[in-house]
Amino acid sequence: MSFETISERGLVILGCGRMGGAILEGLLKGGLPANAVWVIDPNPSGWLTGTGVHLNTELPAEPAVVLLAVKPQMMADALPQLQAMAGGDTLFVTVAAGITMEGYERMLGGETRLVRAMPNTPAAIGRGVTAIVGNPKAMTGDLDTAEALMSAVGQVVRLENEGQMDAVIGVSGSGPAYVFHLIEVMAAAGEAEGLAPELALQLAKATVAGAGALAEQSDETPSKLRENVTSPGGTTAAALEVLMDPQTGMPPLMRRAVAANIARNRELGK
Ligand SMILES: NC(=O)C1=CN([C@@H]2O[C@H](COP(=O)(O)OP(=O)(O)OC[C@H]3O[C@@H](n4cnc5c(N)ncnc54)[C@H](O)[C@@H]3O)[C@@H](O)[C@H]2O)C=CC1
Ligand SMILES: O=C(O)[C@@H]1CCC=N1
Repeated sequence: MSFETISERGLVILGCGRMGGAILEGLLKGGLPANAVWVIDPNPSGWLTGTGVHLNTELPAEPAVVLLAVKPQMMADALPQLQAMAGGDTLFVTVAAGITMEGYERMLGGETRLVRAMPNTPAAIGRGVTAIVGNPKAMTGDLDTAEALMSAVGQVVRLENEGQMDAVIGVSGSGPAYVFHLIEVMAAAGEAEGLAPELALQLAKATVAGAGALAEQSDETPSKLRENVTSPGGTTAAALEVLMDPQTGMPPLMRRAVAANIARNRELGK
Protein backbone atom coordinates (compact mmCIF):
# COMPACT_ATOMS: atom_id res chain seq x y z
CA MET A 1 0.00 0.00 0.00
CA SER A 2 1.34 3.39 -0.92
CA PHE A 3 0.41 7.07 -0.62
CA GLU A 4 -1.70 6.41 -3.72
CA THR A 5 -3.86 3.89 -1.88
CA ILE A 6 -4.13 6.25 1.08
CA SER A 7 -5.13 9.04 -1.32
CA GLU A 8 -7.80 6.81 -2.86
CA ARG A 9 -9.23 5.18 0.28
CA GLY A 10 -8.41 7.80 2.87
CA LEU A 11 -6.60 8.31 6.16
CA VAL A 12 -8.53 8.81 9.41
CA ILE A 13 -6.69 10.52 12.27
CA LEU A 14 -8.10 10.16 15.78
CA GLY A 15 -6.65 13.02 17.87
CA CYS A 16 -4.67 15.68 16.04
CA GLY A 17 -2.66 17.52 18.71
CA ARG A 18 1.11 17.85 18.84
CA MET A 19 1.99 14.41 17.48
CA GLY A 20 -0.98 13.80 15.17
CA GLY A 21 -0.58 17.36 13.86
CA ALA A 22 3.16 16.92 13.21
CA ILE A 23 2.50 13.71 11.27
CA LEU A 24 -0.34 15.28 9.30
CA GLU A 25 1.81 18.30 8.45
CA GLY A 26 4.60 16.02 7.19
CA LEU A 27 2.15 14.00 5.09
CA LEU A 28 0.56 17.10 3.53
CA LYS A 29 4.02 18.51 2.76
CA GLY A 30 4.92 15.11 1.26
CA GLY A 31 2.04 15.42 -1.19
CA LEU A 32 -0.92 13.67 0.45
CA PRO A 33 -4.02 15.62 -0.64
CA ALA A 34 -5.92 17.23 2.26
CA ASN A 35 -9.22 15.82 0.97
CA ALA A 36 -7.87 12.28 1.56
CA VAL A 37 -7.71 12.94 5.31
CA TRP A 38 -10.50 12.74 7.91
CA VAL A 39 -9.70 14.06 11.40
CA ILE A 40 -11.66 13.47 14.58
CA ASP A 41 -10.71 15.98 17.28
CA PRO A 42 -13.07 17.86 19.60
CA ASN A 43 -10.51 20.70 20.00
CA PRO A 44 -9.02 21.34 16.55
CA SER A 45 -6.23 23.92 16.35
CA GLY A 46 -6.48 26.94 14.02
CA TRP A 47 -3.79 25.35 11.86
CA LEU A 48 -5.77 22.12 11.52
CA THR A 49 -8.95 23.97 10.61
CA GLY A 50 -7.08 25.76 7.82
CA THR A 51 -5.61 22.62 6.23
CA GLY A 52 -8.71 21.66 4.28
CA VAL A 53 -8.94 18.14 5.76
CA HIS A 54 -12.39 16.72 6.57
CA LEU A 55 -12.86 17.73 10.19
CA ASN A 56 -15.30 15.97 12.52
CA THR A 57 -17.49 14.87 9.61
CA GLU A 58 -18.82 11.50 8.46
CA LEU A 59 -15.97 9.01 7.96
CA PRO A 60 -15.21 6.72 5.01
CA ALA A 61 -16.41 3.17 5.70
CA GLU A 62 -13.09 1.46 4.99
CA PRO A 63 -10.15 3.90 5.00
CA ALA A 64 -6.68 2.62 4.09
CA VAL A 65 -5.28 3.69 7.46
CA VAL A 66 -6.55 4.86 10.83
CA LEU A 67 -3.92 6.74 12.82
CA LEU A 68 -4.56 6.74 16.58
CA ALA A 69 -2.96 9.78 18.23
CA VAL A 70 -5.07 10.54 21.32
CA LYS A 71 -3.60 10.33 24.81
CA PRO A 72 -3.53 6.74 26.12
CA GLN A 73 -6.02 7.72 28.85
CA MET A 74 -8.57 8.78 26.17
CA MET A 75 -8.19 5.71 23.99
CA ALA A 76 -10.87 3.48 25.55
CA ASP A 77 -13.48 6.26 25.24
CA ALA A 78 -12.50 7.35 21.74
CA LEU A 79 -11.94 3.98 20.00
CA PRO A 80 -15.46 2.46 19.91
CA GLN A 81 -16.56 4.88 17.14
CA LEU A 82 -13.92 3.28 14.87
CA GLN A 83 -14.61 -0.33 15.77
CA ALA A 84 -16.56 -1.01 12.56
CA MET A 85 -13.37 -0.35 10.56
CA ALA A 86 -11.37 -3.00 12.44
CA GLY A 87 -10.91 -6.57 11.25
CA GLY A 88 -11.03 -5.82 7.52
CA ASP A 89 -8.84 -4.01 5.04
CA THR A 90 -8.09 -1.01 7.25
CA LEU A 91 -4.69 -0.80 8.93
CA PHE A 92 -4.62 0.75 12.40
CA VAL A 93 -1.42 2.61 13.28
CA THR A 94 -1.11 3.85 16.85
CA VAL A 95 1.44 6.24 18.32
CA ALA A 96 0.11 6.05 21.87
CA ALA A 97 2.49 5.06 24.66
CA GLY A 98 1.45 2.41 27.15
CA ILE A 99 -1.31 0.53 25.37
CA THR A 100 -0.17 -2.89 24.15
CA MET A 101 -1.26 -4.84 21.08
CA GLU A 102 -3.28 -7.02 23.42
CA GLY A 103 -5.07 -3.93 24.75
CA TYR A 104 -6.04 -2.80 21.24
CA GLU A 105 -7.10 -6.31 20.26
CA ARG A 106 -9.34 -6.37 23.35
CA MET A 107 -10.92 -3.04 22.32
CA LEU A 108 -11.05 -3.57 18.52
CA GLY A 109 -11.06 -7.34 18.08
CA GLY A 110 -8.31 -9.90 17.43
CA GLU A 111 -8.57 -9.62 13.63
CA THR A 112 -7.40 -5.99 13.61
CA ARG A 113 -4.33 -5.24 11.49
CA LEU A 114 -2.26 -3.10 13.79
CA VAL A 115 1.12 -1.37 13.85
CA ARG A 116 2.44 0.30 16.99
CA ALA A 117 4.64 3.28 16.17
CA MET A 118 6.65 5.41 18.60
CA PRO A 119 7.77 8.75 17.16
CA ASN A 120 9.25 11.73 19.00
CA THR A 121 8.66 15.48 18.85
CA PRO A 122 11.48 16.45 16.46
CA ALA A 123 8.88 15.02 14.06
CA ALA A 124 7.53 18.59 14.09
CA ILE A 125 10.54 19.64 11.97
CA GLY A 126 10.84 16.38 10.02
CA ARG A 127 13.71 15.18 12.27
CA GLY A 128 11.88 12.58 14.35
CA VAL A 129 12.78 8.93 14.75
CA THR A 130 9.96 6.38 14.86
CA ALA A 131 10.14 2.72 15.85
CA ILE A 132 7.43 0.44 14.42
CA VAL A 133 6.26 -3.10 15.13
CA GLY A 134 3.22 -4.98 13.79
CA ASN A 135 0.82 -7.47 15.38
CA PRO A 136 0.49 -10.97 13.85
CA LYS A 137 -2.41 -9.79 11.64
CA ALA A 138 -0.29 -7.02 10.11
CA MET A 139 1.25 -8.07 6.82
CA THR A 140 4.63 -7.02 5.41
CA GLY A 141 2.80 -4.51 3.24
CA ASP A 142 1.26 -3.01 6.37
CA LEU A 143 4.70 -2.36 7.87
CA ASP A 144 5.69 -0.74 4.57
CA THR A 145 2.61 1.47 4.78
CA ALA A 146 3.36 2.45 8.39
CA GLU A 147 6.95 3.15 7.43
CA ALA A 148 5.86 5.33 4.50
CA LEU A 149 3.46 7.18 6.80
CA MET A 150 6.00 7.84 9.53
CA SER A 151 8.83 8.62 7.09
CA ALA A 152 6.94 11.87 6.49
CA VAL A 153 8.37 13.08 9.81
CA GLY A 154 11.85 11.53 9.93
CA GLN A 155 13.73 8.24 10.22
CA VAL A 156 11.93 4.92 10.80
CA VAL A 157 13.33 1.80 12.43
CA ARG A 158 11.65 -1.62 12.68
CA LEU A 159 11.61 -3.56 15.95
CA GLU A 160 11.86 -7.33 16.25
CA ASN A 161 9.15 -7.59 18.89
CA GLU A 162 6.71 -5.51 20.90
CA GLY A 163 8.72 -6.07 24.08
CA GLN A 164 11.33 -3.64 22.76
CA MET A 165 8.77 -0.82 22.64
CA ASP A 166 9.08 0.03 26.35
CA ALA A 167 12.80 0.74 26.02
CA VAL A 168 12.20 2.70 22.80
CA ILE A 169 9.73 4.99 24.58
CA GLY A 170 12.21 5.35 27.46
CA VAL A 171 15.04 6.31 25.12
CA SER A 172 13.74 8.04 21.97
CA GLY A 173 10.00 8.61 22.53
CA SER A 174 10.51 10.65 25.68
CA GLY A 175 14.20 11.37 25.00
CA PRO A 176 13.77 14.86 23.53
CA ALA A 177 12.48 15.98 26.95
CA TYR A 178 15.71 14.75 28.57
CA VAL A 179 17.76 16.69 26.03
CA PHE A 180 15.67 19.85 26.50
CA HIS A 181 16.24 19.49 30.22
CA LEU A 182 19.97 19.17 29.58
CA ILE A 183 19.78 22.53 27.77
CA GLU A 184 17.91 24.01 30.74
CA VAL A 185 20.41 22.79 33.34
CA MET A 186 23.47 23.74 31.27
CA ALA A 187 22.04 27.25 30.86
CA ALA A 188 21.21 27.43 34.58
CA ALA A 189 24.77 26.41 35.45
CA GLY A 190 26.12 29.12 33.13
CA GLU A 191 23.82 31.66 34.77
CA ALA A 192 24.94 30.56 38.22
CA GLU A 193 28.51 31.23 37.09
CA GLY A 194 27.64 34.77 36.06
CA LEU A 195 26.46 34.65 32.43
CA ALA A 196 23.39 36.65 31.39
CA PRO A 197 20.35 34.32 31.02
CA GLU A 198 19.94 34.85 27.24
CA LEU A 199 23.62 34.29 26.60
CA ALA A 200 23.69 31.15 28.77
CA LEU A 201 20.65 29.78 26.90
CA GLN A 202 22.12 30.60 23.50
CA LEU A 203 25.37 28.82 24.40
CA ALA A 204 23.56 25.76 25.79
CA LYS A 205 21.17 25.44 22.81
CA ALA A 206 23.89 25.87 20.20
CA THR A 207 26.13 23.38 22.02
CA VAL A 208 23.47 20.67 22.21
CA ALA A 209 22.32 21.26 18.63
CA GLY A 210 25.89 21.35 17.29
CA ALA A 211 27.00 18.29 19.25
CA GLY A 212 23.87 16.39 18.13
CA ALA A 213 24.49 17.25 14.49
CA LEU A 214 28.17 16.30 14.81
CA ALA A 215 27.28 12.97 16.46
CA GLU A 216 24.85 12.23 13.64
CA GLN A 217 27.10 13.26 10.76
CA SER A 218 30.51 12.12 11.97
CA ASP A 219 31.97 8.68 11.28
CA GLU A 220 33.40 8.70 14.83
CA THR A 221 31.52 7.12 17.74
CA PRO A 222 30.10 9.41 20.46
CA SER A 223 32.80 8.06 22.79
CA LYS A 224 35.54 9.13 20.36
CA LEU A 225 33.88 12.52 19.85
CA ARG A 226 33.82 12.95 23.65
CA GLU A 227 37.49 12.03 23.85
CA ASN A 228 38.26 14.58 21.13
CA VAL A 229 36.97 17.33 23.43
CA THR A 230 38.84 16.04 26.45
CA SER A 231 42.47 17.10 26.92
CA PRO A 232 44.24 14.89 29.46
CA GLY A 233 44.26 16.69 32.79
CA GLY A 234 42.19 19.54 31.29
CA THR A 235 38.90 21.25 32.08
CA THR A 236 36.58 18.77 30.31
CA ALA A 237 38.20 15.85 32.15
CA ALA A 238 37.41 17.57 35.45
CA ALA A 239 33.73 17.98 34.50
CA LEU A 240 33.42 14.44 33.11
CA GLU A 241 34.78 13.00 36.33
CA VAL A 242 31.60 14.36 37.96
CA LEU A 243 29.21 13.48 35.11
CA MET A 244 30.57 9.97 34.51
CA ASP A 245 30.82 8.92 38.14
CA PRO A 246 29.44 5.36 38.23
CA GLN A 247 27.64 5.98 41.54
CA THR A 248 26.45 9.58 41.28
CA GLY A 249 26.89 10.61 37.63
CA MET A 250 24.75 10.41 34.51
CA PRO A 251 25.02 6.63 33.91
CA PRO A 252 23.04 5.62 37.03
CA LEU A 253 20.82 8.72 36.74
CA MET A 254 19.81 7.88 33.16
CA ARG A 255 19.21 4.25 34.10
CA ARG A 256 16.84 5.39 36.88
CA ALA A 257 15.08 7.87 34.59
CA VAL A 258 14.51 5.30 31.85
CA ALA A 259 13.36 2.70 34.42
CA ALA A 260 10.83 5.23 35.81
CA ASN A 261 9.62 5.91 32.26
CA ILE A 262 9.11 2.20 31.60
CA ALA A 263 7.32 1.65 34.92
CA ARG A 264 4.88 4.47 34.10
CA ASN A 265 4.39 3.14 30.59
CA ARG A 266 3.38 -0.23 32.04
CA GLU A 267 0.97 1.45 34.47
CA LEU A 268 -0.67 3.34 31.59
CA GLY A 269 -1.16 0.04 29.80
CA LYS A 270 -3.24 -1.44 32.60
N1 LIG B 1 4.23 14.29 22.56
C1 LIG B 1 5.17 13.35 22.41
O1 LIG B 1 6.37 13.56 22.61
C2 LIG B 1 4.79 11.98 21.95
C3 LIG B 1 3.48 11.55 22.07
N2 LIG B 1 3.16 10.27 21.69
C4 LIG B 1 1.79 9.82 21.84
O2 LIG B 1 0.98 10.61 21.01
C5 LIG B 1 -0.33 10.67 21.56
C6 LIG B 1 -0.80 12.09 21.53
O3 LIG B 1 0.07 12.89 22.30
P1 LIG B 1 0.21 14.45 22.03
O4 LIG B 1 0.01 14.72 20.58
O5 LIG B 1 1.42 14.90 22.71
O6 LIG B 1 -1.09 14.99 22.84
P2 LIG B 1 -1.96 16.26 22.54
O7 LIG B 1 -2.72 16.54 23.79
O8 LIG B 1 -1.15 17.34 21.92
O9 LIG B 1 -2.98 15.73 21.42
C7 LIG B 1 -4.08 14.89 21.70
C8 LIG B 1 -5.24 15.37 20.83
O10 LIG B 1 -6.32 14.48 21.05
C9 LIG B 1 -7.53 15.24 21.04
N3 LIG B 1 -8.57 14.48 21.71
C10 LIG B 1 -8.90 14.42 23.02
N4 LIG B 1 -9.95 13.61 23.21
C11 LIG B 1 -10.29 13.12 21.99
C12 LIG B 1 -11.30 12.24 21.52
N5 LIG B 1 -12.16 11.66 22.36
N6 LIG B 1 -11.36 11.98 20.21
C13 LIG B 1 -10.49 12.54 19.35
N7 LIG B 1 -9.52 13.40 19.73
C14 LIG B 1 -9.43 13.67 21.03
C15 LIG B 1 -7.15 16.53 21.74
O11 LIG B 1 -8.06 17.58 21.41
C16 LIG B 1 -5.74 16.77 21.20
O12 LIG B 1 -5.76 17.58 20.03
C17 LIG B 1 -0.25 10.07 22.97
O13 LIG B 1 -0.87 8.82 22.96
C18 LIG B 1 1.23 9.94 23.24
O14 LIG B 1 1.52 8.80 24.01
C19 LIG B 1 4.08 9.43 21.15
C20 LIG B 1 5.36 9.81 21.00
C21 LIG B 1 5.84 11.11 21.43
O1 LIG C 1 5.03 11.37 27.92
C1 LIG C 1 4.39 10.56 27.25
O2 LIG C 1 3.65 9.74 27.81
C2 LIG C 1 4.53 10.53 25.73
C3 LIG C 1 5.06 9.23 25.24
C4 LIG C 1 6.40 9.52 24.65
C5 LIG C 1 6.53 10.97 24.75
N1 LIG C 1 5.49 11.50 25.30
